[in-house]
Amino acid sequence: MSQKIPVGILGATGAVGQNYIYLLQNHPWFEVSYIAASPRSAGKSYREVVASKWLLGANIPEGVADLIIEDANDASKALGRCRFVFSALELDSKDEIKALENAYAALGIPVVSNASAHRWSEDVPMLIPEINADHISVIDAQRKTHGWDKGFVAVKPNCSLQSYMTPIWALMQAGYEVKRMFVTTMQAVSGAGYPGVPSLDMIDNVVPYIGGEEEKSEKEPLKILGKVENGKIVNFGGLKVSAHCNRVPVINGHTACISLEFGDKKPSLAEVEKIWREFRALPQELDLPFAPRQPIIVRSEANRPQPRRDRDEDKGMAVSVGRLRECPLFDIRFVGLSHNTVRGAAGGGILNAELLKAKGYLA
Ligand SMILES: NC(=O)C1=CN([C@@H]2O[C@H](COP(=O)(O)OP(=O)(O)OC[C@H]3O[C@@H](n4cnc5c(N)ncnc54)[C@H](OP(=O)(O)O)[C@@H]3O)[C@@H](O)[C@H]2O)C=CC1
Ligand SMILES: N[C@@H](CC(=O)OP(=O)(O)O)C(=O)O
Repeated sequence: MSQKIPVGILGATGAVGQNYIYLLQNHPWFEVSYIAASPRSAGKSYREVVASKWLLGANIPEGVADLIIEDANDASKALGRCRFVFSALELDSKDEIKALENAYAALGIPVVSNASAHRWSEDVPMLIPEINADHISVIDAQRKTHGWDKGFVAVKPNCSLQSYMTPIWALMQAGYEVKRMFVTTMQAVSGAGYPGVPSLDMIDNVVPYIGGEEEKSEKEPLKILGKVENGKIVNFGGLKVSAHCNRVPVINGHTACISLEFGDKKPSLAEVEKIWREFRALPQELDLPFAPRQPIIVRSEANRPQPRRDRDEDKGMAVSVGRLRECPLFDIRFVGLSHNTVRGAAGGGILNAELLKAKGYLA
C-alpha cells in the first residue's frame, strides 16, 4: 500500500486546480485521493468535466481522470478521504471562501490555500518559504483561537509578487534596507483563471487594469516581511510600494520591472548580483522536493528574462532576474520573472505543504 499522504484538491477543475493535478503526479510525499469543485461539476468524473479544457499537455493524469468530483461546499465529504486539502477555490465572495476553508480546518483537515481570502487574517501565515518560514509558528495560536486540534489554514501570497519578493528579501537579509519600491507588472492571462479574459480583449492588446491587484501588490509584501509577535504577524513598516499591474497576451509567466531605493547603505551592482547568485534558504537546506536548487537565477543577456524562455526554470519554481542596472530616480532597477501558475500558484502551494510537513504540521 502507498505510504504517501492522501491529499484533496478543492477547485480541482480550474486553472490552478489542474496545475495541482499535473504537478502532484509522482510526488514523493503526496498523492491526490480527493477532488472537489462546484455543484455544477459534482458527481461527474474528472475526465468528463475537464477533458475539453485541460490546459497541461495531451492527457489528464490517469490516476485522477476517473475520480468522481465532490461538491467542495460540503467539507464533511472529505473526511477520511484525505489528510489535508489544497484550496484553489474561486467563489462569489472572499467571506464565502474564508468560511469554507475554516469549515475544513474545523473538521481537522488542514487547508493549504491559494485563495486571497485569509491573507489578512493575523494568525494565518502567508508563506514564501524562502522568506518567512518562521511565520508557521502562528498556526499554534490560530488553532487555540478556533479550538482546532489538527486543522489550520496557511496561505500563499499573490502570484505576481513572487517575481520580485525573493530577490528583494535576499538583499534585505544581506543587510541592505529597502525603503521604496516602484513596480510595473506584465501578467499572463492564466492568472485570470479559466476561461479568463475574453480573447477579443487580449489578442493584439494590453489591458492596464487587474481588479484588486495593485492593492495586493502594495500591501502583501508588508505581511510577508512581518514579524511574529504574541501569536500574530505584525506587518513590516519600513517599505513603501507603488504598483502598476497590466494584463498582457502571454499564457504563463508574470514579469515585473522593479526600481528600488535603499537606505544609507547601498550595494554595488556587482554585490547585488553576488547576493542573488549565492542566495539559499530553508527549502534548499531541507532539500524539499519542490524547492528550486537555485531560487534566484541571474540572466546576463541584455534581453532576458522572458516568459517563454525562462518561466520553466527549475520545475517552474525559480525566479529569474536580469537587466540589473543603476536607476536615475532610485538606486537600482531590474526585471523579475516567475511562472504564475507554478511558483505563483500550485507549485508554491506544494512547496508550502512540504515545508509544513517538514516542520511537523502535516502528518
Ligand atoms: N490563476 C492563478 O495564477 C492564481 C490563482 N490564485 C487563486 O486560486 C484560486 C483559483 O484560481 P483559478 O484556478 O485561476 O480559478 P478558476 O476560475 O480557473 O477555477 C475556479 C475553481 O473553483 C470552483 N468553483 C467555482 N464556483 C464554485 C462554487 N460555487 N463552489 C465550489 N467550487 C466552485 C470551480 O469549479 P467548477 O469548474 O465546477 O466551476 C473551479 O474548480 C482563486 O482563489 C485565485 O485567486 C492564486 C494565485 C495565482
Ligand atoms: N490576480 C492574479 C491571480 C490571482 O488569482 O491572484 P490572487 O491569488 O491574489 O487572487 C492575476 O491575475 O494574475
